Amino acid sequence: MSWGYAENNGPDKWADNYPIANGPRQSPIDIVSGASSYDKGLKPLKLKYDPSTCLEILNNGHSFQVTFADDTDSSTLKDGPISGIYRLKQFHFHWGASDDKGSEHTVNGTKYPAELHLVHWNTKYANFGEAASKPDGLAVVGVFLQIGAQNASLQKIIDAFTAIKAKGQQTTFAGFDPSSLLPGCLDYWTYEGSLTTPPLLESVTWIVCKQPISLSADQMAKFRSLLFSAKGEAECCMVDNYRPPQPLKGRSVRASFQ
Ligand SMILES: CC[C@H](C)CCC(=O)Nc1ccc(S(N)(=O)=O)cc1
Ligand SMILES: [Zn+2]
Repeated sequence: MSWGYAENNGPDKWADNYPIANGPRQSPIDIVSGASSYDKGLKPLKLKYDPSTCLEILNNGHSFQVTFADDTDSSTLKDGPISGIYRLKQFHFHWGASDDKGSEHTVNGTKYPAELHLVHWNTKYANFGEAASKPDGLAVVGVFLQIGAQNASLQKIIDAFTAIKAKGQQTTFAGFDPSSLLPGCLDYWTYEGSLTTPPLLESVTWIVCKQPISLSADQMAKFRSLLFSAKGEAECCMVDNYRPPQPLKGRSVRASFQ
């Protein structure tokens, strides 16, 4: 049986098939703001996204993701804590069954209702798959979601949900600008970590934005209407698709702000 978020295949069971689950640089973590150290050498994030590289939206049975053409340097992440050019591959979310949980990273123990991950790979490697196996191969920008004002940009994504309700469904999704999902302030924390789902590869430079973005309670409810299950299977709502915080194991968390 493959991994998931249920009692019998969830985060507490992942180490059975993926022993790296107990590794030295696992993600997510609880970010203790008072323990993070301001690093004046950290540059501002340089995100440049081209909406024409947006290809499709799909339900992969763990989350939904929007995938991008990554054969050119049209949509990239530079500067911040990284060196070189990282290309945007996809973005996806993690969320809870209720507003009191759902994010993977937490801040001083606080859980947000959801978390956005913008996944980029280091162009010093040939492709995403190769980069994913290197300690400096990936950079993921995390953005917290909080319940508040309606989010017009997220609404475009939500409008596609009927087409990807079940696992394995996908549809064309063009012209979306991921910059519209970024908070106004790009202050961030950064640390060395991993993918937060199997294969849990320890190849991610995490860049977690301090400022959340907002969405309405109705919009958040629409996330919870997606299914983990495929068409024809017993319906299982896609909720609580988050891994809880993992041991820091001596890692330091740097802040780009004072
Ligand atoms: C080699 C292929 C690749 C590992 C498998 C497909 C993939 O992209 N996985 C992935 C991506 C991002 C995250 S997260 N949640 O942003 O840490 C978790 C898992
Ligand atoms: Zn993720």
